[in-house]
Amino acid sequence: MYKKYFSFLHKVDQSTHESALVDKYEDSNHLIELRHVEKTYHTDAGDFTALRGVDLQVNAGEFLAIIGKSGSGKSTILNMITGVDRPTAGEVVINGTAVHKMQENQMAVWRGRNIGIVFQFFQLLPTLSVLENIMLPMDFCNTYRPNERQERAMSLLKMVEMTGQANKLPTELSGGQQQRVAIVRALANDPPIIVADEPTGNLDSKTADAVFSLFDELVGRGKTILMVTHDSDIERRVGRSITVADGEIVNQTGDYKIFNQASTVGGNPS
Ligand SMILES: Nc1ncnc2c1ncn2[C@@H]1O[C@H](COP(=O)(O)OP(=O)(O)OP(=O)(O)O)[C@@H](O)[C@H]1O
Repeated sequence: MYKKYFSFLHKVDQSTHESALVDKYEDSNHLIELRHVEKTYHTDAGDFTALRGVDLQVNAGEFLAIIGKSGSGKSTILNMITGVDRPTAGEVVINGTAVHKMQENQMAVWRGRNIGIVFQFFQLLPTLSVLENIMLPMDFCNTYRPNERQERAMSLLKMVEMTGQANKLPTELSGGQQQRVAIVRALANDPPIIVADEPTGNLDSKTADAVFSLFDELVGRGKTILMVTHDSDIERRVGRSITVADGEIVNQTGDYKIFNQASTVGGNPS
């Protein structure tokens, strides 16, 4: 249902912005690579090892589900990829960039341009309008010209059929609407990678299905999506899933290699 708007968005993207990673994809074997990543939290109660040598490769254009019981380490894996948290040992390489070798301020801009993050509880800024929420990443990372940002935010809202809500506050929207806004906010800078932590966990099944369809459309346009989920329906609908238990990847389904062939990034036509 969102498909008709993507060709329009593609024109906007091509004329105004190139993703920071886009020209490096052709010769990259893996878009995302975790090399023996370990994470130990030091707490008053003692050390707790949340990740025990995680190795993971993700190709451009994959839709990967990360599943596992509560506390198994799923969000910690996402935090390693986004650079929100640092590994105790090991390395995260995203298209040739060693994520954790960047300075904090460098990393914030890199993250803003290359990774869109979607949360279970949406995390829209409550005092900003829907439109302002979507413009925020562009303002922060200085992507697109200032006078183009509003038009781009509106075109993203159009994609999810919500232009009529542009001036509302997040609290005036339903959960499903807030999540659609959060997803297009994650797309604001046209990042090649979207990570989503339980994005349908707070939605009824019909709304969750619509949100999943939106992610599916994005994968069809060449985005790479990593999604933590407890939803077994969604798990069955993605290309590959990994199961995490006690800080380790204990199972994988699907074959990531098949996604290597046709994948493109940055909203290019598929
Ligand atoms: N900052 C922290 N300090 C100490 N322990 C932490 C910290 N963050 C996470 N942990 C612990 O690390 C383990 C893995 O946490 P993580 O959030 O990655 O699990 P999860 O699989 O995403 O769980 P859930 O499905 O409940 O979100 C948990 O036992 C958690 O309590």
